[in-house]
Amino acid sequence: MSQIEFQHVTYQAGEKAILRDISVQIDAGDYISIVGPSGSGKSTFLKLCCHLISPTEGILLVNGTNIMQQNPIELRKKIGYCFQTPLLFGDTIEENLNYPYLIRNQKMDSDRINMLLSRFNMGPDCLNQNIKNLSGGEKQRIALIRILLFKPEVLLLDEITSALDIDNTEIVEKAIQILNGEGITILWVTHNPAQSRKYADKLLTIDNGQIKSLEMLK
Ligand SMILES: Nc1ncnc2c1ncn2[C@@H]1O[C@H](COP(=O)(O)OP(=O)(O)OP(=O)(O)O)[C@@H](O)[C@H]1O
Repeated sequence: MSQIEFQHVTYQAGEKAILRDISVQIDAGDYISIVGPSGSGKSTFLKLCCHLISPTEGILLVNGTNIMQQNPIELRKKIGYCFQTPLLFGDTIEENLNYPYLIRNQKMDSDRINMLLSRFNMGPDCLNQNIKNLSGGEKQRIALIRILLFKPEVLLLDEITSALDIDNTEIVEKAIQILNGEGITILWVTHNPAQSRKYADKLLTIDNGQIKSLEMLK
């Protein structure tokens, strides 16, 4: 059974079909780069995967069950979505990293937080830092760590390094590779051709609302 399966999915906004007749299977542990021209439908594809939007036609299965029959909150615990612009709130890093525990009525797991901070090249002493003083790269890393605290099965990444410098980009790329090695499925939309082939095992090209190709890279 595939982890995510599109069966003839179309997504229509008003009169416009943004994705048309998409059929593709994504297996657990896949690392897929998603590329294609601007406006071709890549972000829409990711939004469908975590049910931020619903298919207009066709069927979308996650772990064998139609997403329309799944609780969206439970689905989003399994499928994390990281945007190009990191969404942080409150004042400190700690507030942001405590939030996933707070909403689950759980005590903050400092060991897991420190492990992830170190994996993303940040020290445990950063927790009291005000988010206003963070660089774009640091903000993006904290947003990713927040998604990863309760290990998702799938990570959807939407151009997450396009505003980052080379050093930050490498830190993020290496951390994502380790997470994939631990079994997390990665779907990464990128405009960077070198990045799209660096670690991924498949390259999905979307063009004008349709899948143009699915290339095996390894
Ligand atoms: N809710 C909506 N209503 C109308 N048009 C939409 C809606 N969502 C997306 N679109 C349009 O659908 C097309 C595909 O959008 P999408 O964001 O998926 O493209 P993309 O490939 O991710 O683009 P980019 O690489 O520029 O981020 C665009 O033309 C966009 O303007």
